[in-house]
Amino acid sequence: MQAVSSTFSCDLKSMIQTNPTAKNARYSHVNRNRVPVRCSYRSESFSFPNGIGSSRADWQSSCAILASKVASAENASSADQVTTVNGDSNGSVNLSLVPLDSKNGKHGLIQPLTNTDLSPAPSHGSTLRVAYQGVPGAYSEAAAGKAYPNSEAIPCDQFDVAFQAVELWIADRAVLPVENSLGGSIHRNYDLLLRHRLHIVGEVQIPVHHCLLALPGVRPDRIRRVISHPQALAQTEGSLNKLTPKAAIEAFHDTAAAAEYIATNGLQDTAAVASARAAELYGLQILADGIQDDAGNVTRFLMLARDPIIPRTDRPFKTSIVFAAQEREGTSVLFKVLSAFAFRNISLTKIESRPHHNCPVRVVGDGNVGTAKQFEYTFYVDFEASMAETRAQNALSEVQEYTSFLRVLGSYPMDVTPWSTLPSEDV
Ligand SMILES: O=C(O)C(=O)C[C@]1(C(=O)O)C=C[C@@H](O)C=C1
Repeated sequence: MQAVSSTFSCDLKSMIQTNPTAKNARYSHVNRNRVPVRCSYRSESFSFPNGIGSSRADWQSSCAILASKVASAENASSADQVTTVNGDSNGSVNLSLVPLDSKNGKHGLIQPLTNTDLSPAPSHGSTLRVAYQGVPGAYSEAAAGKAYPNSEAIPCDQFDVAFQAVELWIADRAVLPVENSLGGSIHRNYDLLLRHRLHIVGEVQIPVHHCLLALPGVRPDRIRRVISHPQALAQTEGSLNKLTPKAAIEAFHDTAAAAEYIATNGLQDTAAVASARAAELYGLQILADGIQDDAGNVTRFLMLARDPIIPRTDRPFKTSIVFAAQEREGTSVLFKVLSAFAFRNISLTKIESRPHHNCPVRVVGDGNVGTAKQFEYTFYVDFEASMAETRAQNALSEVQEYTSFLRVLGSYPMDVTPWSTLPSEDV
């Protein structure tokens, strides 16, 4: 099995594509052969209004792509149709597949949405429906509960499915992880933010407290395999080296699904890294508690909606943008963009670069002396200001001069919950 580097990414596609022949690895992947769904959008171009008004319409248009020079690839296909995994692209839908009951569910729990479940949502009552990736007992479910108390949590089997669940009105919101204090960024969700048209309307951070779970009666020295979400495995690498040094480490779709898999298949030699709530839901015992390599292990989740919220100034706000540099700006563009914020005393809280979707590599130099290949990036920046503030609007106007496209992903209240009062994810 191929070794998975310690910088795990949560990209299911890359998990699936892992070469299974590499030898002597402790890490490998459990593959359920999931195929990512392809979603297409209408091509649209937007303009940036002069100044941001207070109406939803004004704000909505200012949240759109400001100078959409990359629209074509992102919006490659024509209709609002979803191609299903089994190749059924005729748009036919089966409303009965929306898994809102547990009739067929193991353990009587709600089964996650799959690609084939994505169909227009039926009308519903007033309870907010919140999509998350994973099954009940996943940390993402806890994050959805913190973000939207008293909501109905809708499990989805992939991040992409959660995005689509909101776009297709199956859910009203999605809550998805973007970064963990130990494991780093969840790149897949950064890429999906650009591919989809949802708006960031909030953020929540939850402390992630991992346990090692096994079937009741199984002794730790009998464990030959540990399975979990790659992020959870990365966050417990040190502890697992001590607790189960000889066990193979295998990636799974999510932490709670790993616990469920052990319970369903009666696996005596396998343990899962998951929450105490997952142990309770799937009838497993806790072999070790608090096995995250840092006690302050925290994951940050974004709250996503079809419509943006109107930015305010009466509480701390964050704004997230994504942009690509203009070719003629050369190598100094990032410096110029960051200066636009620094000169206005706007703090940046996060910067992430991802390969440019349309043009990941550019050839530079003249033909006489050979050519060099320069990697092209899309940059994601979070900054501490509300788009209702003039300084933020001016900063973005300046940034726009250096970029080939710029999109405001959302302007939303910061999660300022004090650490000591953060609810534990597993209570
Ligand atoms: O598998 C889960 O329980 C999840 O909710 C996913 C996830 C992640 O994607 O990072 C969320 C929080 C933890 O950092 C570990 C895993």
